[in-house]
Amino acid sequence: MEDILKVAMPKGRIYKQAAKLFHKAGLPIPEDLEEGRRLIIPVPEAKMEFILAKPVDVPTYVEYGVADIGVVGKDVLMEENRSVYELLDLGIARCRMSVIGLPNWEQVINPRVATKYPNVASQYFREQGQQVEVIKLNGSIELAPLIGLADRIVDMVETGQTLKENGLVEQAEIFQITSRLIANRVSYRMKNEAIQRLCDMLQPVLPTVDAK
Ligand SMILES: Nc1ncnc2c1ncn2[C@@H]1O[C@H](COP(=O)(O)OP(=O)(O)OP(=O)(O)O)[C@@H](O)[C@H]1O
Ligand SMILES: O=P(O)(O)OC[C@H]1O[C@H](OP(=O)(O)OP(=O)(O)O)[C@H](O)[C@@H]1O
Repeated sequence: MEDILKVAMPKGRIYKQAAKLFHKAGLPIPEDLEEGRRLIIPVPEAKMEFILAKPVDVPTYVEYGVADIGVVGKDVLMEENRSVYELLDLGIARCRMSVIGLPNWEQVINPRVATKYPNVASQYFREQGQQVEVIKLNGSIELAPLIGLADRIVDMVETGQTLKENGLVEQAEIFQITSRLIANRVSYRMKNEAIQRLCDMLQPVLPTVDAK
């Protein structure tokens, strides 16, 4: 069991893109989970086991060592601030973290900011020297300024479609997001050869900077 490399893979929108990369690298994991409910996918021929996790939980599994490595968005890494190594920028699931509001937004004292990323938002406004009240939500963040819950939001933007359809505008970009390969600190030493081999297999199939 010890020489099996355990990989935490996010279910949801990253899975397909990450699985495509692993496939291109020669690792035969299912490219699509479709309706399957299986949470552990062994790939004995590659001495690997894929654990399907909720994206936000991936750094937790990796920090605690129940997964040796994992695939996770930079947004989650910044928010969770777990003690893990970041090994590779996989260049997939590209989007950005931004401050968003209504077009006619006016400066108010101590504005309310709704977000799924309270740590990221608090740190950003602290660095800007702006006092804000952060409200944690779990989804449909764009609703908050429309229904008067918050003055602004901190959320991800990819195509800009969600903003457009809800009459919102991007006010500032906080950082660019792509998915990263992360590793448990102990596994990185104990299973270094296997982890290094995986990185070497992935490296040539990563999207080029232009295509990212
Ligand atoms: N619109 C987007 N475009 C590109 N990448 C995105 C987009 N939204 C999210 N991501 C990236 O994909 C990751 C996972 O997103 P996903 O929506 O699958 O997770 P989630 O919202 O945590 O899922 P869940 O529905 O299980 O709560 C995010 O952490 C981010 O890195
Ligand atoms: O710029 P776009 O291409 O429109 O993508 C951005 C949207 O995608 C994400 O939402 P998601 O689909 O994960 O839904 P939720 O967070 O509201 O649950 C993000 O929170 C934005 O709402």
